[in-house]
Amino acid sequence: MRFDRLSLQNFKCFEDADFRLDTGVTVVHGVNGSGKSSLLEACFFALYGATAIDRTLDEIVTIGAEETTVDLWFTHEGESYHLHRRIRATGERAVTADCTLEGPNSTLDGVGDVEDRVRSMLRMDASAFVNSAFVRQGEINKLIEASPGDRKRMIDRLLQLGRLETYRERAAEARLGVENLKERRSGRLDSLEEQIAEKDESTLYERANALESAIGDLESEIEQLESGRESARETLSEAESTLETHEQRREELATITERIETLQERIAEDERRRQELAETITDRRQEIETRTDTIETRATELDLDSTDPDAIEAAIEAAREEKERLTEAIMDLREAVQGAEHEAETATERAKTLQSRATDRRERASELETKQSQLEAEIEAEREAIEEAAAEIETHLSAFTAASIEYGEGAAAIEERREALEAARETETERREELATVQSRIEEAEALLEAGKCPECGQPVDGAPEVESLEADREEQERLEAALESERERRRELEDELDAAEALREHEREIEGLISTVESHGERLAEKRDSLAETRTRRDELQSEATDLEDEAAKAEKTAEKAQKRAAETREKIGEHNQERSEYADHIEALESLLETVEAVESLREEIERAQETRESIDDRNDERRETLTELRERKRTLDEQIDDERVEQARQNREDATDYLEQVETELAEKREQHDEHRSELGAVQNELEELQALEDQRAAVTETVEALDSLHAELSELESMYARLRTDLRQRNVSRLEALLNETFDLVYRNDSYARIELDGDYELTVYQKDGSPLSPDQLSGGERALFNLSLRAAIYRLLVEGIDGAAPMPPLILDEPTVFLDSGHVSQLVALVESMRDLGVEQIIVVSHDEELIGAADDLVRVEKDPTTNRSTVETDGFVLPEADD
Ligand SMILES: Nc1ncnc2c1ncn2[C@@H]1O[C@H](COP(=O)(O)OP(=O)(O)OP(=O)(O)O)[C@@H](O)[C@H]1O
Ligand SMILES: [Zn+2]
Repeated sequence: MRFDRLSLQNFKCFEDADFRLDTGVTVVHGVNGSGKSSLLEACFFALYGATAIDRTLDEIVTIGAEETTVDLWFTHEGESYHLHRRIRATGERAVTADCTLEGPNSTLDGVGDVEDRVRSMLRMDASAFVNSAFVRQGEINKLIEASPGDRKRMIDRLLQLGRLETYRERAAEARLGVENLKERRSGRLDSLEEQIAEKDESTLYERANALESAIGDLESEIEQLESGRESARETLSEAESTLETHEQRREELATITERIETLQERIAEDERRRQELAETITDRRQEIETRTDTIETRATELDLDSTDPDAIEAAIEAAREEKERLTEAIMDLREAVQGAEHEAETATERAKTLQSRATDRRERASELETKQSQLEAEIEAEREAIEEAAAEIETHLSAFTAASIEYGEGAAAIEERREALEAARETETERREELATVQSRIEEAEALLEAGKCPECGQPVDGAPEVESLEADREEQERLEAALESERERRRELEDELDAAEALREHEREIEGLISTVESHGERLAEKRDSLAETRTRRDELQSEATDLEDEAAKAEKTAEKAQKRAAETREKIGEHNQERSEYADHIEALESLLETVEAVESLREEIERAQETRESIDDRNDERRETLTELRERKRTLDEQIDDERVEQARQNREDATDYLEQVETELAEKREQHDEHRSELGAVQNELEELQALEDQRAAVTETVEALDSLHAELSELESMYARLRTDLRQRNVSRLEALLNETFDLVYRNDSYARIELDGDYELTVYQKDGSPLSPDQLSGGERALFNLSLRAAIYRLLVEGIDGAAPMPPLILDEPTVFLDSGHVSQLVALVESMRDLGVEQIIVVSHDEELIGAADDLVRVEKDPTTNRSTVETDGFVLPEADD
């Protein structure tokens, strides 16, 4: 058997992978976590399903994907097969949507059928495959490290020996089951015997017979009662129908009698009515005569040619028209009166309004006159104030007439005189200082003279010059004193003049104030004059307006008077018309009353006619009634004859008897029936018991037979059980010898030149390694690498034994090793390579190894490279026909 091709969609880390596998050694390589083991799992999953690889369906679906498909094509015994599985993961849990196995002859569908077929083709179930052909990662030492007991179980199972034990156990179980069953059946047999003895067969038959005859008697009694009841029912119904007919005839007779009476009454009544009508006719005729006289008298009064109703109506119509015409005329006139009255009212109103407006104007004009005289007085006052101010101005101006200063020059004169006064005062001071200087010089000279010294040089005087200078100074002193006096005079004059100028200036100011007073009075005067003129004009206007309004008011009053007069005239006319109209109304009334009388006569005539007609119809009706009466009397006589009281009495008696009988028979029947039912159910119970007895007897026969069969089965099973036990011991012994030989063969191949001599495998699969010197060694005393190789050897041996052990063509499943080199150094890897080679030589068609060991890669026929994209975390597969050394890894 070999795998040809594997195709994956969304299987674990593979999004999409599809590659071929060939015979020979294929090494799958790639970095850790790239998905190598997953590829092997995929093959295995395709064959045996998820539980075989200890996974759930959810775990194998790529995270986030909705569907996974796995397709494995393989060749087995020269035929091609295609295994297809599809997993859907859209629901809560992933489920297998498709599982098919396409073979050369047929296609299987469904997980159960497909997996059964795979098991029978490979002659291995999933665990057998895992323990021999498929060495899972990390499980390389599983077999060797197991306890002898576990190992025994594993290998036994592999070699199908476990099955023999299972069979033996089953046989033993079956034997025990049979023993159990036999015991229970025997117990049952005893209880059946007891039950049969309990039921007394002969009594049961007696009771059944007695009941059956009693039931027969009751049934015939019931039958008799029922026929008696039937004839009673007939008698009853006959009697009832006789009585019914009798009753009907009685009713008819009563109805007819009543009708005859009614008819007689009606005829009498109508006769009375006919008589009354004849009297009415006579009365009406008399009345007509009286009224006809009245009509003729009235017609003459009203001056009518004819008393025909149409003629009277025509006269009424003509009078009404005339009256209508007058009514309309009155209405028109009333309107005219209203119009005139309205006009008068309006005109009066208008006259009043106009008059009041005129009065208003006049009042306002007189107010203005008062205002006018007030203004005139004010104007006078202003003028007087102006004249007063002018007189004052004149007085102040007279101060200037004598003075040297003109009006208006006061201020300038004051300035000029102040300057002159200043100058005069300065000159006076100068003169006074000059005088003082001269006077002191004189005093000095006089002193010197007195001392005899020259006043000029201070030398003692003996000449004249000194006297001469003193003389001159004395003259000078006199002149200066005179000059000072005139200066003083002049200053005083100037001071007086300044005072005069200031006084004039005061007058000027007064005058200026007065002028402004005059000006303001002048303005006010002008204003008042304007206002006066305005007032005058306005007063004149108002007066003329008043006059106009008064004229108009007078005109309106005249209009009102005229309208009132018109209204009075019209009212008079209305009075005349009313008079005329009431005359017409009286005339109409008289005519109408006449018409009424004429019409009354007419209706009286009609009444007479109707009364005559009614009399005739009453005659007819009574004739008919009399006929009916005769018929009814005839029918009454017949009925009287038909009624037979004796027969009726007989029928009543019969009815009573039958009813009594029926009541009694029902009770009796019910009793009998109850009795009958009781007997029947009792009989049923007895019959049931008889049936049960029969069933018990049948059962006793059957159980006796089963107990006998169980005895013989028990013997057979005991034999079978011991046979399976014998068989297993024999087979195991044979297998152990063969396995030991194969193991030594393989081990030799691997450890040919080493220190180990051989391996011993005893009946309990206890393994012992013998060294060259003959000393024994337990396998767990070996190194890790040795142990791995040793284990691989054991696997290879088991694989070979398995293949041999299966008769006919060996299926030789691919040998699959996942990371077998983990515990091996390079030297031991060569031995592994040798082991692999030898397996191939032995005829293993396909060997798939997951490894990154270079030596193994070098020994491969084909390489499968697995790579994982680190960004998407998705793996891809590449195959290569050539064997190339790995660059690095
Ligand atoms: N359902 C899944 N969907 C996506 N990725 C998954 C799923 N299940 C497992 N994986 C990933 O698949 C990867 C492959 O694991 P696998 O054991 O096949 O790698 P390996 O190549 O055998 O590695 P090693 O050399 O370490 O044995 C893991 O990295 C894991 O994260
Ligand atoms: Zn791995």
